[in-house]
Amino acid sequence: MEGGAWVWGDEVQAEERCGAYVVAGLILAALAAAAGLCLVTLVSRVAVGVRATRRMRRVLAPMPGPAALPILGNIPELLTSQDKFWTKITTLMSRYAPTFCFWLGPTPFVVITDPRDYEHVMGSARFNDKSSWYPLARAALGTGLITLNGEPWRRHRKAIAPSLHQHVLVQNVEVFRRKACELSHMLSRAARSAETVDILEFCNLVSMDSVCETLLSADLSHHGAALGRFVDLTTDAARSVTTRICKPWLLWDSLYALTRAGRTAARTMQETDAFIDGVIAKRKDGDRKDAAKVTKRSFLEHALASENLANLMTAEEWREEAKAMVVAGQGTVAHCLSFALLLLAMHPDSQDRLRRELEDVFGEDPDRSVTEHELPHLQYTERVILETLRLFPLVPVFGRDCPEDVQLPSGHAVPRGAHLFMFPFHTQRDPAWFPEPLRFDPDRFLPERVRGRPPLSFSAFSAGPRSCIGQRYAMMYLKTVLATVMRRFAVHRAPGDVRGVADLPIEIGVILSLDGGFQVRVSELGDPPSSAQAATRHIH
Ligand code: HEM
Repeated sequence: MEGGAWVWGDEVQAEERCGAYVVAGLILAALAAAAGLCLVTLVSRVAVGVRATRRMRRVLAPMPGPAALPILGNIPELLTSQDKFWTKITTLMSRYAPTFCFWLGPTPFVVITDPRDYEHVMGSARFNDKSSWYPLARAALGTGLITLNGEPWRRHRKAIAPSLHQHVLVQNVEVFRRKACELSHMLSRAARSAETVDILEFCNLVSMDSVCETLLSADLSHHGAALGRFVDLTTDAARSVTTRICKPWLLWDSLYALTRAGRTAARTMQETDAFIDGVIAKRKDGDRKDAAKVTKRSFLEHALASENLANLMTAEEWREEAKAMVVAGQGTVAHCLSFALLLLAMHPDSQDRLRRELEDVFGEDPDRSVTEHELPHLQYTERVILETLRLFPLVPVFGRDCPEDVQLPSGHAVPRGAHLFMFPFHTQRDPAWFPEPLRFDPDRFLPERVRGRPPLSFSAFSAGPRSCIGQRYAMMYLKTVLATVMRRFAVHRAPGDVRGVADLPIEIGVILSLDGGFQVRVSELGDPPSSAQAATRHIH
């Protein structure tokens, strides 16, 4: 019995061992098969990638551009610090424009500057998808219209566009006028102190206040610290985008998240979300004190009031869009206003002419309120804004994916898979379309002179299906604010500042800005100018 039990036990053990071997063998075989499959997939992917890259190289061979290394492309020569980034771009432009190509690893970037090529690309729904580099900008702009593609973009644009129609927007003019009066208070203090001020700081606060009220129905005019913090957050987020472009290894999300910059960016994002949530909640809770002052329906209220529009997006999507709209709207109008005031300070003749137009339209009373009825008559004011955006297009470059092989009107072939980058900053300073391009001359936008140029020689708001959805909003805001403040104040260069347009040191983040800020002096009209202000009048 014992011997039999032993034999039986032995057999069982042997069988178990055998079973374990079979299972282990099967697992090993499965692992080997999986590894083999991965290898085959990897090899075939690499092969497809290599074939595609070879093909793109063949098609792009005739195009000018810096010589690219086999695997890295032009990465080594493009590596630079953040403060030299713009110089690097302009050096490339001056060497290779109008059309050229550079390579980041196996990916070609084709830079175009010919307005006829712009029409071909921006005018066509086939090129609707933003370059796959745009998600980088999500750190600054959230997941909104600017960075979305495909079906979500179409659905969001359909939901949002009606709330930015002219008949809705005119309700904002009264808000813009009130905010312009707040800017006047700030300018009045600056005039009394006779100090040089960075006008962007004022414009940032007032524009943030304006967009929060008109887009979200939140009156934050008495919450200066919160407004200031939000401006700082959006500025930091925008900076983080260029940091990553200048250090390409940080483009890898998981690696970036581990760095101090990545952790700061994540905290910034959380704080921005909390700010927007707070603003929306404040409105929902019906904060009586603030709500009482809000007489018109905001963009968000207008959209959510219509069931058809509201249902096009989820609550989360509306929140993201609200954030993206506030960020896109605030930074752009604040910078445009600051550039315009600086350029007017540098060009006293244009400033006088603008003021004469304001007197013609509003009469001599500097306190007469701006309403939507005067805005269409502010033609010179409008030309000043457009000429400001010609010299300083706030989005100096924008990109699209190239979904198919294309022959551009300028004669260049671009293969499927390339990234197409348009560069209005260059086009809008091209003497072919704008003789003496660095001269500030608002009359370039007189209708008869516009007719003589290709339509997209000016494209500061982009064009076609993906053009700026906030263009009308921006123009109304800028005209209302300029018409309010320029009837009471004059702006002057900082003492000793003799820089021309070409000398202004550009700083590039998500939008174009100036290194060192927008330094001007302000005086109240009717006050005798200080000696420094009188001196600046004679520079030109
Ligand atoms: C002077 C002021 C402004 C300028 C120069 C400007 C310029 C632009 C440009 C060039 C684009 C296209 C960007 C690209 O293709 O990558 C754009 C898109 C956009 N802008 Fe503006 N913008 C201004 C003001 C505003 C305002 C006030 C708002 C919101 C109220 C706004 C919201 C948007 C949105 C949501 C998009 C994305 C549209 C889409 O892709 O469907 N912008 N803007």
